[in-house]
Amino acid sequence: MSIAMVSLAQRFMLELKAPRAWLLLLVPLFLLLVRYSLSTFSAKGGRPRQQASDNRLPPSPPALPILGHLHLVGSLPHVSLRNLARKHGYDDLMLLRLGAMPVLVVSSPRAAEAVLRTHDLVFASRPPSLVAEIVLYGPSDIGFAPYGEYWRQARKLVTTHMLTVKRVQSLRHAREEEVSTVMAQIGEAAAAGAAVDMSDLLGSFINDLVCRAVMGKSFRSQGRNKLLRELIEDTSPLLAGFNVEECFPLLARFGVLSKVVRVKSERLRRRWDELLDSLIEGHQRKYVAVGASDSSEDDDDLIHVVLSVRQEYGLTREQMKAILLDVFFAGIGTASSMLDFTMAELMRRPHLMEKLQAEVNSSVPEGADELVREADLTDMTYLRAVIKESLRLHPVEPLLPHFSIASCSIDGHTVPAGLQVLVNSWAIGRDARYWEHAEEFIPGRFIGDGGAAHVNFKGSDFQFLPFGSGRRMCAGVNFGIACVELILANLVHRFDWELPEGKKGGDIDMSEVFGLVVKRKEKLLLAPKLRV
Ligand code: HEM
Repeated sequence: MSIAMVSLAQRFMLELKAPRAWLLLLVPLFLLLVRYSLSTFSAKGGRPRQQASDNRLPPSPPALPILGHLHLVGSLPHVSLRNLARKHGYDDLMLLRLGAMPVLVVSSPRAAEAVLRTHDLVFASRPPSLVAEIVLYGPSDIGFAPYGEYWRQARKLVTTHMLTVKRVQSLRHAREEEVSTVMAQIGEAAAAGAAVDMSDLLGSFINDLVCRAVMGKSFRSQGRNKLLRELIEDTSPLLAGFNVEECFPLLARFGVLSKVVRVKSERLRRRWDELLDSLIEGHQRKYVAVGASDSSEDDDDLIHVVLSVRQEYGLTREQMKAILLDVFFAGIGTASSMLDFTMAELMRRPHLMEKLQAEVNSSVPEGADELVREADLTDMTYLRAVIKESLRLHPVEPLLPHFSIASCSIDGHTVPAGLQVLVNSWAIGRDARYWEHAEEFIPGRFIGDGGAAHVNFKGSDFQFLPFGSGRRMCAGVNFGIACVELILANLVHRFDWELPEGKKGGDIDMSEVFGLVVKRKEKLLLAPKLRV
């Protein structure tokens, strides 16, 4: 889950296209100009005056008045921030100012270790977000909540009750059943000689799987799974961006542009309320009727889990809703985008696809039914290497959002309290000082004699942070990986995949779109051919 603060630049420019917005902005902008010209900047180079008196702040590139470095943040912030850091030689730490908001960008494994391990507690909070405040009830979820007692309890609830290794394993049958449904759909397309929109198919597979884990077997009734997907698609762009008022607090006082964001967020929250309240009430009725201790394995979905510990944790209805929302937001977009990148990379390199198919085929017992079961995955080391390599080149949350709650010193630089921090895990995964042929897709590096055979994504190897590290590390790694491994093994075992007529692997466009989760821009259309 990511708070993509830097997509602000784009949104800000879009909002400014409305003529009324320009008029409304004139007065506060003038005030800002006066304020910043007089107080914040020295005449030369646009460095904050604070830096002149305290030259131990991390280094900054030259900035513009008012906008600061906002104009340097492009449509793919992880890429533009990496390029900016490289250009100025600020490979470890770089201090930017987006409007009035200072942001520390962390671009190397060494600096990431200082932030996420050495000073883990200092950076364990999240930046404030108006949208999260409204849509996530406070925020009372885990991903956006500020560091403190509430977050600690909520995280404990999720890690010790909802997403434990045991519970993820207990959802194995649900995963296998959902995979079987998808395989049947693809089989029909194969029989009809039709192409499949893989991006859409993988998206709805993960959506249904997460819905089933959260709501139980009835997740398809009344089209709830579809409604949920729609709601996530409508909410993600808002949650992904920083709001103008966070970059320009002075503007917020005039209440100009933030009102639009507030109204949109409140509308979305009402839609979420309707769905989540009906889900919780339905489960509550069943819970009371059956009795808490008598619930069968089928009832053992995550809403039941939250209800069963509600009193122990003293949760309000809103807090329960926020925690459930986290599972939807954190689980759905991430895993499906990751799968889409992986299939695209494999289609670009048929020899790697063949290697993976050979491993999967040799690991599935002869005479077994056509599905790969979770028990068959144990020895699939190449499958795991493919997934890791995909996450290295395409971390779907490329900027890890943190917030300093105290000041500290890193490499002789003073990092003040109250600073937004972005750890650029995309830049780190492609750092040529740590990765041989850093820009190439080479899964073999993660196995055998490969240079990264010892590297894993548990948060202790700072050159590879697809799930983050430290206190705020992803709480759903086991869940996410279990879904991704099973579907990928089945996709390549059961089918050969072809590109639409006339297209070659090299034609697949790997361009990205930035958001709460980074996705490939183009849909992946593939024609399945039945193998077994
Ligand atoms: C392949 C799939 C996934 C990827 C790549 C991924 C990645 C991430 C990343 C990078 C973070 C931020 C870490 C940081 O700030 O240092 C995160 C946070 C989080 N993830 Fe995941 N995630 C995935 C799947 C899931 C799933 C399936 C769930 C739950 C069902 C989940 C739940 C969470 C939660 C609750 C947080 C917030 C943790 C906190 O702030 O304390 N994630 N994830």
